[in-house]
Amino acid sequence: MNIRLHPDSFKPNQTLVLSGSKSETNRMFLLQALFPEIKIENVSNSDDSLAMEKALNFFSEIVDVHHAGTAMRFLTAFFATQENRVVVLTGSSRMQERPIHILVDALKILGTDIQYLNQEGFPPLKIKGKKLQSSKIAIPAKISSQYISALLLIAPKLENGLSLELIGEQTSLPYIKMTLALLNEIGVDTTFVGNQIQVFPKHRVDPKTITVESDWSSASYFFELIAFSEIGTSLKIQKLKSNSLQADRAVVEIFEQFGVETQFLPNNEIQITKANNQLPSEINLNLIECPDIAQTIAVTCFGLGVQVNLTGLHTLKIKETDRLVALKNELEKFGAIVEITNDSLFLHKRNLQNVLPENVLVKTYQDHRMAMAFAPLGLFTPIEIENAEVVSKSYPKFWENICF
Ligand SMILES: O=C(O)C1=C[C@@H](OP(=O)(O)O)[C@@H](O)[C@H](O)C1
Ligand SMILES: C=C(OP(=O)(O)O)C(=O)O
Repeated sequence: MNIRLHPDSFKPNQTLVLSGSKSETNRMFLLQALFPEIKIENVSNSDDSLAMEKALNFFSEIVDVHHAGTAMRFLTAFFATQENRVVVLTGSSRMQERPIHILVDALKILGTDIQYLNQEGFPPLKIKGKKLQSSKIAIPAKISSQYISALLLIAPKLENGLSLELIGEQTSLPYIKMTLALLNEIGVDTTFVGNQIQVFPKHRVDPKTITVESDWSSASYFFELIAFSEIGTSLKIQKLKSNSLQADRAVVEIFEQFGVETQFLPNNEIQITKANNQLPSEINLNLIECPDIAQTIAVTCFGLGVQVNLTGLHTLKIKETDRLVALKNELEKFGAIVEITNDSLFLHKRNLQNVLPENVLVKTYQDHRMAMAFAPLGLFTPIEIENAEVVSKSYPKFWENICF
């Protein structure tokens, strides 16, 4: 399904209710499988969370998580601890290109039996669950924080807990802190000092209901829409907190530079308003802590004519698609000049006098964030988004929420 957008397609000035954070939800689903005393509210309705929920609740020999990176990584660790169970864990063809050897190597040191069924280092995996014996490992931290979160999530159920040493540069650090914070919320003790993380064992927790905050990554596309709107345009989004655990809460400060003001209202509601048109001519941002908003920011800067140098993007090459290449290809269709390396993107200043081409077909590369990040450009010129249904990976109601 392709979607055509034009300047009158959009619905600003509304109050939005987003579904729960997919990162928090997938952590909580796993923790609930380990500690059934826990209840969860405001769970994500994303495909990735449905895949996680299904994998944990239906007893199947072959588990297919499709495109869900967190589900793939978290379930690898989970099934490794399920004694007397053998599971083949697989995913989409793209998932079979996303590396997992760092996590598998760590689990093997802890005592797991895991085999690669196809290409060494990549899913699908055959996992024979075992009682894991060791409790101390070192793990490279630069490739994906999801490997670390996966180990931390199963750690309280290991006999002696887990002591983890993070080696090298730490990527997507707020996601590791989110995992530890959620463990703490359910009553598991942890410490994180320097590059050493310790999770203490816990065999039962007190019954507790955890309410998942709504998804800041989903909110980021509305920050972009407001940045492109006339001064005074505003919208409200419910169930978002200032003291969020989510990396992409960073949009609040980043979008101030694009004239978008955020007010935190009582009842965990935010109001975002286009307050001014005072734009920087260029900005530099290191997104190593919040890689999922790279596409939102790159397209926002293009739309506003701001030159931008984005760094810390080395993880983008192994996400749903190679997001650096995808961004360059699609922005260039609109006349942008984009230079990429393995970990950065430089977008040259655009002359706002040059009119944007009409009816560009934006490819989405099976990547939800390509569709959602390019959509607001339709406020400036008619565009068409290819395979628009990809948004369901994280935000099934995106089109319903953003368009009339
Ligand atoms: O733990 C998580 O929930 C996530 C961690 C990040 O991945 P990396 O650590 O691989 O960058 C992020 O990009 C992903 O969307 C969700
Ligand atoms: C990278 C993402 O997800 P995952 O790695 O969990 O597939 C994302 O949602 O942008």
